[in-house]
Amino acid sequence: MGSKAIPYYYLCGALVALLLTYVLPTWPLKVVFGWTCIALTLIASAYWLNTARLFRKKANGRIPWYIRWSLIPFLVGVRVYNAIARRQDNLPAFQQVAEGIYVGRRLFSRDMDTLKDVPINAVLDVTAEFDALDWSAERAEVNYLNVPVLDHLAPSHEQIHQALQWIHEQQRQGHNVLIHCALGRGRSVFMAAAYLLAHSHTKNIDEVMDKIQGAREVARLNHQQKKALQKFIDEHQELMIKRAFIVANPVSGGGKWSDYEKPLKDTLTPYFELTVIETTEDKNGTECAREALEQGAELVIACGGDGTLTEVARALIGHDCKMAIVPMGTANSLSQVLWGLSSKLSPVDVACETIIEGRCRKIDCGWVNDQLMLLCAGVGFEQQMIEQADRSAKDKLGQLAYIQGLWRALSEDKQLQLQVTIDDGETESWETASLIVANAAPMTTLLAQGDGEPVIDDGKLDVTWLDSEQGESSPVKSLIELLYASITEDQVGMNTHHTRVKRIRLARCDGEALDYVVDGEPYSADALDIKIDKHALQILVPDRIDY
Ligand SMILES: Nc1ncnc2c1ncn2[C@@H]1O[C@H](COP(=O)(O)OP(=O)(O)OP(=O)(O)O)[C@@H](O)[C@H]1O
Repeated sequence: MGSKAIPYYYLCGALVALLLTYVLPTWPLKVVFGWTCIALTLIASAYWLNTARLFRKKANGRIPWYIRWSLIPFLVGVRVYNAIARRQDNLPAFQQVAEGIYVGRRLFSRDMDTLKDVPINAVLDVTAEFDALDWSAERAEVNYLNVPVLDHLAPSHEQIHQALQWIHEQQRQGHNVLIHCALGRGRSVFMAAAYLLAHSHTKNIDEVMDKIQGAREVARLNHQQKKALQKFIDEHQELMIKRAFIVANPVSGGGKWSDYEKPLKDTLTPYFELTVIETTEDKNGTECAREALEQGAELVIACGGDGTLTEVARALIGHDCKMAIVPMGTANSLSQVLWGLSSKLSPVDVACETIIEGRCRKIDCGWVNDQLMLLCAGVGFEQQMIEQADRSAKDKLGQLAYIQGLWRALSEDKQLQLQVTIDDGETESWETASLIVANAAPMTTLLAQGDGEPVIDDGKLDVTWLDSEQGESSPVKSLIELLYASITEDQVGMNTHHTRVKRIRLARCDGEALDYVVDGEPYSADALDIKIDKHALQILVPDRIDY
């Protein structure tokens, strides 16, 4: 039966009843058919207006007595029809269609034992025309919600929203949810399909219907319901659960993952189907993120220090997959650049908000030889500082390990003789104790602040290096100068120098291997070729940066 024709069928029924009221000779029959005519006219108008409010079903699932009496000829008719249909279906009252989700027909007292056996702790009733079970009389601890929908019709978008949110909340509380309509064929199937579509990576109605029909073979959606469901999916993409992969480094920041995992999962689960992949000593963030891409990831949430974030980004460049970050390291420079102060105060909250909102920014990436650099590469002080702040020092001292490392490097004040080639220029010999090539660096990375904070999406690399002038106070003077530059965003140029480039090549003048760091991790190479790759990475960011 086409659902658009339903009001006409009821109207025809009402006209026939009206005719019989006229032609039948006895008053009792006239009253019965007159009543039927009024009830069917009311039902026809409810279908015309697509409103189930006619039944005035209350929050506890009861239909007021005056409505029941007014519509009694209709209600008797549907009860008889339903009883016959139930007998034909010859199915259990409900069946499981997904983890914690059941679909079934209208419930009776005789179903209580089965409900308690599962146990079903939440019932979503999508009928308008039937009273719900009296849960207190049945002594059942059941959360109940009625979202009244007329038979053969589709719920409104508000009703779907309401139902999906309610089901989700019940699931979050660990409840098994039964969605039922009159026969467990259409309306309940619609809601279950909407929920499954919203909470899985497939957006294909047929695929979800196959799954439901596999459990309950009478499950069907008419053409109108299918169309309505498709429209809902198309118009409410934000409600649809996306698939997201979390790549987490369990040792970052001295093992912050063990504290962050639960709140992160609890907040994101309503919006994402989450898969967690943890890094190991033998499997770094790049390999984990590649594994996620192979499984069709559209979003990878990198949880770790800057080293882990860079490893994850390495796999995502060149793919249409976004990256989100959860800063869990010791310094967390990237989140400081992209989020500001809030990265330090409430990292999990800001991360979750940012991930849910989904605001994307394209940022530049640097390449050091064939190694990805999100923040900066450094030789001299930066490299010596990182070398000193090894895993055990970071675990013991946290961010102080870097300060201690920097202090030692400054005290030693070792000069490097470098061969430097900027863009397509001539190769020059420079003497310096510190040279940093930065794509991005927060204020706290003082050695990279030659002209204030580098801009992460300007398509340029900021090169800051210190003067070769020797003397005890020289490194300290340079740091003061850089601090001034980072605050005023103005180059001072006395003990420190700055330039913006697209490419820079570095090597030691004595031909020895050059020790360097990229994004806080130490390496060594004969020569460095550092280039910028404009807007190469899509990363989720908060709508504003808190300073
Ligand atoms: N399961 C693991 N066990 C031991 N080491 C690991 C494991 N997973 C990753 N690593 C190592 O962790 C390092 C990256 O750490 P990451 O930068 O994320 O955190 P951090 O060092 O605490 O923070 P920061 O970079 O801010 O100092 C890499 O050297 C990597 O080899």
